[in-house]
Amino acid sequence: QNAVSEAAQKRWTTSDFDVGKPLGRGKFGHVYLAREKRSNHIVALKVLFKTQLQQSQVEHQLRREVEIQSHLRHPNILRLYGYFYDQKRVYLILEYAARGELYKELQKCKYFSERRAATYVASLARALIYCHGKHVIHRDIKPENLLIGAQGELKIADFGWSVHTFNRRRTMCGTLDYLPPEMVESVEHDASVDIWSLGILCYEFLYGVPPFEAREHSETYKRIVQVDLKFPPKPIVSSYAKDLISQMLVKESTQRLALHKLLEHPWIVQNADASGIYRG
Ligand SMILES: CC(C)NC(=O)[C@H]1CCC[C@H]1Nc1nc(Nc2ccc(C(=O)N(C)C3CCN(C)CC3)cc2)ncc1C(F)(F)F
Repeated sequence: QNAVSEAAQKRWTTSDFDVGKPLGRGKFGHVYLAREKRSNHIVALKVLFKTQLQQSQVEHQLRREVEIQSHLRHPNILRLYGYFYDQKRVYLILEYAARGELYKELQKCKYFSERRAATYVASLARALIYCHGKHVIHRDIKPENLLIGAQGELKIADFGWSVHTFNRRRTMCGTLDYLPPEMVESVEHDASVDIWSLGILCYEFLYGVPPFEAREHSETYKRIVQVDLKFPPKPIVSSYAKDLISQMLVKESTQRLALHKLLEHPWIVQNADASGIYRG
C-alpha cells in the first residue's frame, strides 16, 4: 500500500509530527511547518479551533473543502494529505509551499512582468481545466489563495468556497422530480465564474490592482455589473494581454473565453513558460 493512500486512511495525531515554526495565520487558526516523524516528510499543519468554526458555521464548508481537495491531484493544486481532530481543534495536513504566499510577492513587486503573469495564468488555467473536468468549481481564485512551490510554481489552495457541481447525467437517468431541494443544489453559476476570476487575477498581476477597484463597495459592484474595464497608460501592457483580459471579463458567462482556448491565445503562447515555472 503506498504512502499516499496510507496517509489518507491513517488515524493521525499530533504525536506523529514534530511541529516547527509558525508560517502565519489562516482564517481560523495558525499554520505551522511540521515534519511527519516516520517519513520525515515536511508538511504544513493548519490548526483550526472548533469553537471558531462553530461560531462562523463553516463546518460543512470545511468538510466540503477537505472532501474536494483531498481528491485533487495536480501540480498546481496544493495537496491535502489528511486531517485529524482532538477535543478543541481540527488539523489539516497540507502540502508545504516553500516559497510562500503569492499576494506578498505581488505586493513586493507591485506588478509582474508579462512573462511571469502569463506563466502563472497558464498554470492556473491548466489547474482549473483539471478541476472543471471533475465538476469542481473553485469560486475563490484570488492572490491570497495562491501559494508558490519550491520551484516557483503556483499552487491553488483554500478550496473553502469550492463546490462539486451536480453531475446532471447521474440524476438525469432517474427523474429530478424525486430529488429533495438540498440535493438539487442550486449551483446558480457554473465553471465560467473561475474564468472571470482568472481574468481579474491576470489584470491584477499586470497592473498591481484589480480592474473594478473603488472606494465604496457599491461603486465596485456597479463597475463589475457594467464591466467598466479600463486599462491605465502605466505600466505599459501589450495589446495581446489586454485582448485576452477583454475576452475573459465578459458579462455573458457563456461568451467568456474557454480555458483551453486561453492556452492557445497568442499572449499566452508568446509569454508563458511551458513548464509553468517562472525562472525570471
Ligand atoms: C492559501 C491560504 C489562504 N493561505 C494560508 O494558508 C497561509 C496562512 C499562513 C501560511 C499560509 N499557508 C501555507 N503556507 C505555506 N508556505 C509558506 C507560507 C509562508 C511563508 C513565509 O513567507 N514565511 C514563513 C515568512 C518568513 C519570513 N518572516 C519574516 C515572515 C513569514 C513561507 C512558506 N505552505 C502551505 C500553507 C498551507 F496553505 F498549506 F497552510
